[in-house]
Amino acid sequence: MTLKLGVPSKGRLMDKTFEWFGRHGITLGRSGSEREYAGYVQGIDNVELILLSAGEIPRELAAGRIHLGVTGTDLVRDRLGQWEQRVRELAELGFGQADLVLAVPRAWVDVNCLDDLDAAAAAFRARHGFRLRIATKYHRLVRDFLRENGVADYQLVDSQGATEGTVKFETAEAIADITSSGDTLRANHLKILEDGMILKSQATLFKSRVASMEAEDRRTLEVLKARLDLD
Ligand SMILES: Nc1ncnc2c1ncn2[C@@H]1O[C@H](COP(=O)(O)OP(=O)(O)OP(=O)(O)O)[C@@H](O)[C@H]1O
Ligand SMILES: O=P(O)(O)OC[C@H]1O[C@H](OP(=O)(O)OP(=O)(O)O)[C@H](O)[C@@H]1O
Repeated sequence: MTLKLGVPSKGRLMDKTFEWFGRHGITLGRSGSEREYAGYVQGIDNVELILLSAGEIPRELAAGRIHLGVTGTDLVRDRLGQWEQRVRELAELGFGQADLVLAVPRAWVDVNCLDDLDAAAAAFRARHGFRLRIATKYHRLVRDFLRENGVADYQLVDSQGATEGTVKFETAEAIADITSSGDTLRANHLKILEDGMILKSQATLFKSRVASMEAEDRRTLEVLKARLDLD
């Protein structure tokens, strides 16, 4: 048996994850061509690299198909109900930092906080006959956040990318998305609500609580944790 380690298959998260393991003397890499999702591990025995979409890693951990996985805390908390029962955080990796925020058009000068949004949402519904639309791919986190903050008169519309563009294209009035530099929000004439911070996220190494492990896998995990300076 091998210990299966899921890592994002492309982009900044993959590169930085490879670098992070490399700093601990463990070389991860993609084998084959640029487009082939096969990987290799050097510097430790019995660990297998599985290259996956960052968004699918939470589900694979929760299903026990991988033992370990690197992805953003935002994706784990959004994709998995009761995530703490299904995965455990082993280490925050110090990259992939981004904030999940709620933003509205800068032109809405009277809307600066959640209370303002609540009032604007009621007025919007009265005027247009349908609920104010918030575009996001983070359905669970946004719903929970708005419920906890007493905002009810809205509807979520699904947006799997280019979410900030939905306001200009008039498929939503507000958005909830990840921001890092703030450039994309600014370029799309959006502002973050003063109390609109939903979650601070970063890349994290997770362990599945449900994946089955034989004695040899447990030994491999202990070796790996020692190499990574984890307790
Ligand atoms: N601008 C950013 N800066 C830093 N981290 C970011 C940024 N945008 C997204 N992230 C983080 O990167 C991780 C992956 O996000 P992304 O949206 O690229 O994943 P994905 O949609 O699953 O990718 P894929 O296209 O492979 O399915 C998330 O945890 C997210 O918080
Ligand atoms: O605050 P910034 O530094 O501008 O970064 C924020 C942008 O980065 C991410 O998009 P990504 O590039 O992953 O593309 P996506 O829109 O397809 O998700 C995120 O969804 C924002 O759109």
